[in-house]
Amino acid sequence: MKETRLTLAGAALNQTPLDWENNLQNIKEAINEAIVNNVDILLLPELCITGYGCEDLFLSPWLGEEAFKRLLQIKEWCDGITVCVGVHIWIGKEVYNTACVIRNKEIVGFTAKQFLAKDGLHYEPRWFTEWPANQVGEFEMLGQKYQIGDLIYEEQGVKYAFEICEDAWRPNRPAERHMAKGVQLILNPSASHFALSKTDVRYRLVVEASKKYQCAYVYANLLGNEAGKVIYDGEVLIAQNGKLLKRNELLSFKNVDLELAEVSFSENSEVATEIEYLPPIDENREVMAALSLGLFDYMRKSHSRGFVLSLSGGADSSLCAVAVAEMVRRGVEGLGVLGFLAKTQLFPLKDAAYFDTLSKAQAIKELVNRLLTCAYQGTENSSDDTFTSAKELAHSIGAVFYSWTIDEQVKGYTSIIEGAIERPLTWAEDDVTLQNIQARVRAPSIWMLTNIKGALLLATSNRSEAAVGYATMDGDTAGSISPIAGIDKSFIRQLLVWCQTELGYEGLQYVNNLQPSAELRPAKESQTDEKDLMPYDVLNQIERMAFYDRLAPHEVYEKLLASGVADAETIQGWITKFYSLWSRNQWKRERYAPAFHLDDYSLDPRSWLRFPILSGGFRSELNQVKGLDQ
Ligand SMILES: Nc1ncnc2c1ncn2[C@@H]1O[C@H](COP(=O)(O)OP(=O)(O)OC[C@H]2O[C@@H]([n+]3cccc(C(=O)O)c3)[C@H](O)[C@@H]2O)[C@@H](O)[C@H]1O
Ligand SMILES: Nc1ncnc2c1ncn2[C@@H]1O[C@H](COP(=O)(O)OP(=O)(O)OP(=O)(O)O)[C@@H](O)[C@H]1O
Ligand SMILES: NC(=O)CC[C@H](N)C(=O)O
Repeated sequence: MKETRLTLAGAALNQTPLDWENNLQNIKEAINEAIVNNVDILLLPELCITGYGCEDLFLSPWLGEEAFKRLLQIKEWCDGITVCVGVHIWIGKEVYNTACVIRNKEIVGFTAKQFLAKDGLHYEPRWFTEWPANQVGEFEMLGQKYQIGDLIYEEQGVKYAFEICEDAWRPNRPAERHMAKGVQLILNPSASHFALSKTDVRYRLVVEASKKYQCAYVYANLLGNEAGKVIYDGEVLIAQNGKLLKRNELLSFKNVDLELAEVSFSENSEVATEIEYLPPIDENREVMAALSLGLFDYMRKSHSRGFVLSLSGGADSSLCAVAVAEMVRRGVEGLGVLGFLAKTQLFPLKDAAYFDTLSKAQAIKELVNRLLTCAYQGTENSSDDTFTSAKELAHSIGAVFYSWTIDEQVKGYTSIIEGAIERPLTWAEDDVTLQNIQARVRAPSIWMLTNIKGALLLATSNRSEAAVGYATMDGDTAGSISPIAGIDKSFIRQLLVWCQTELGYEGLQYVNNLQPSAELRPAKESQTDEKDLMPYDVLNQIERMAFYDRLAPHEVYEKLLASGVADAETIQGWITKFYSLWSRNQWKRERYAPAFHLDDYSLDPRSWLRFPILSGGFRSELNQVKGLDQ
C-alpha cells in the first residue's frame, strides 16, 4: 500500500440532554471547523445528538425519531468530509447505541456498541441492546435502508472501524478482531465520566491499543456537566503506533474543543518501542477544574443567578466558596471576561462596558461578588475563630458576606417544645435534639436569600459525613446541589492547603488551622467531628474497604488490625460505629441534593452505590467481629 495521509480530528462537545438547539449548534460548529481545516474524518462523542444522559427517555420511541430527524439534518452539513456522530437507533423493540458514519452528505452505515457500560454509574443495559461481534444487519427508517453492525469502513484506501467507549475497556475489545481484517484506524466516540486520575487509564487504553494493534486511534469524549451530576473532561486523543500525536487541555469551558492531526498510513510505518506515559496526575488541580466546570455548567444550564452558601468558616463550606471563586477564575481565563459574561447570560449588555474598564483581577472579584453570597449564622456555641475564618475568606475572594445570629430562633423553638412536653430540654438528656435544632434553624433564612437571588443553595456535605449520617436532615443537608459530596474529608482538608499554597487563596489560612467541628454543643465541650466519630483517615479506610473493595466487616477488621492503627478493641468500636451509622443513615443519602461525581466511586444511591434503606444493619457480622479477639 502506498502512503496515504489523512487529517483526523476529534471534537469534545458540551451537550445537554434534549437541548437540540445547543447540541446541533455545537455539532455544526465542530463540522465547520473541521471543513475549514481540511479534515478527512471528524469524530464526535457518544450519543451527542440527544446527549448521553437522557436516562429512561431512551426508552421512548419518539426520542429516537426526533434524534434521527436531527441526524438527517446533520448529514447535509457534511460537505466533502466524513463525520461520525453518536446516536441511538430503534430496530423493532431493541435500541442500539451507535456511531453513524456520514460521508460527503451520505449515510454509509451505523456501528452499534458491543459492550454496554453497566458498572458504577452506568446503566446502559436498561436502555440498549448489545450488538453481537462480527454481525451486520439492515434496518429501514423513513423509507430508507441502512447498514448496521460490526462494520468496517474505508477512507482513501484506509480501513477503519469503531470501539464505542466501553467497548475499549473490555479484554476482548473489538480492536482485537479488527486488526486481522486490515483495519488501520480505530475511532472511539465516548461518554466517559470524570473521576480522579481516570485520564491516565484512558491514555493507556488508547496509546497502548495503537501500539498493540499497530493502528491510529482517535478518541473523543463529551465535555462539561452534561446533565447535573456527571462531569465529562472533554478528552481528545489522537495516537498512532504507540505514540501520542495530540491530547487537548481537559475540562475547558469551551462548547466545542476540536483537535486534529495529519496521520500517515503506509505498510511499513514505525511502531514505538517504548510508550511515553503521562506524568503522575495532580488530583488537586484536576478536582478543582472539574468542580469549577461542574458548577459553571450547572448554573447556566439551570438558568440560576449564582450561588448562596451558609459559610461557617469550616473546611466544607470554605471549599464550596473557593470552588465558586475558581469557577470564575478559570472561566475568565478560558473565555475572557466578556466571553464569561456572555456565556452565563446573566448580565445586561451595558455591564460589558463596565467590566471592560476593570483589570482581570478586579473583574474576577466583581464577578464573584455578583455570583456568590455567603452568610455566617452564629450561635452562642460558635467561636470567634470560625467567624474570622468565614469573614476573611469571603472578603478575600470578593463574595457578598452577611452575618447574623440564630440564638433567638433556636430559643423560640426550644421553648415551644419545652412548653408542649412540660419539661426543660437539657444537654444531658437532649443532646442530639439540641444540636439539630441549631443546624435546622440555619436552613430557612439561607433559603430565603437563595430565593431572593434566584440562585442555587450550595449544600456542603462531604462523603465522609454522608457515610455515617453526620449531618442534620433539613438542616445542614439543605441545598440545591452538593458539589463536594463525592469527596472525603481528609482529601478536602489537604485540598484546602493546596488551594492556599498553589492557587493563592490566602483567605484559607484561617480554616487551614482549625480542627473540624460542628460547633453545636456548648463551647466548653470542645466538640470535634473526630471525637464524635473516629479519625477521618480510619473512617475513609473502612468506607473504601467496605463499599469499594466490597470486603466483609471481619475482613475490614483484619486489615485494620494488621495495619497497626490501633488496638483490637478500639478498632472493633470504630467498625461497629461505622456499620451501624452507615445502615441507619441510608435514608439520608437518598435525600442529599444532587452531588457531583468526582472520585472513582461515590455513595450516591441514585447513581453509584445502592443499599437498602431498611436492613439488618450488619448485626450478626458485627457480632462476629466482636468475637474475633476472644
Ligand atoms: N430509616 C429511616 N428512614 C427515615 N427516617 C429515619 C430513619 N431512621 C431515622 N430516621 C429519622 O431520622 C431522624 C434523625 O435524623 P436527624 O434529625 O438528621 O439527626 P441524627 O442523625 O439523629 O443526628 C445528627 C447527627 O449529625 C451531627 N451533625 C449535625 C449537624 C451538623 C454536623 C456538623 O458536622 O456540622 C453534625 C450531630 O452531631 C448528630 O450526631 C429521626 O428523628 C427519625 O425521624
Ligand atoms: N456558624 C455557621 N454559620 C453558617 N453556616 C454554618 C455555621 N455552622 C455550620 N454551618 C453550616 O453547616 C454546615 C455543616 O457544618 P460542618 O461542620 O459539617 O462543615 P464545615 O463547618 O464547613 O466544616 P468543618 O466540619 O471542617 O468544621 C457548614 O458547612 C455550613 O454550611
Ligand atoms: N459510556 C461508556 O461506555 C462509559 C464506560 C467506560 N468504562 C468509562 O467510564 O469511560
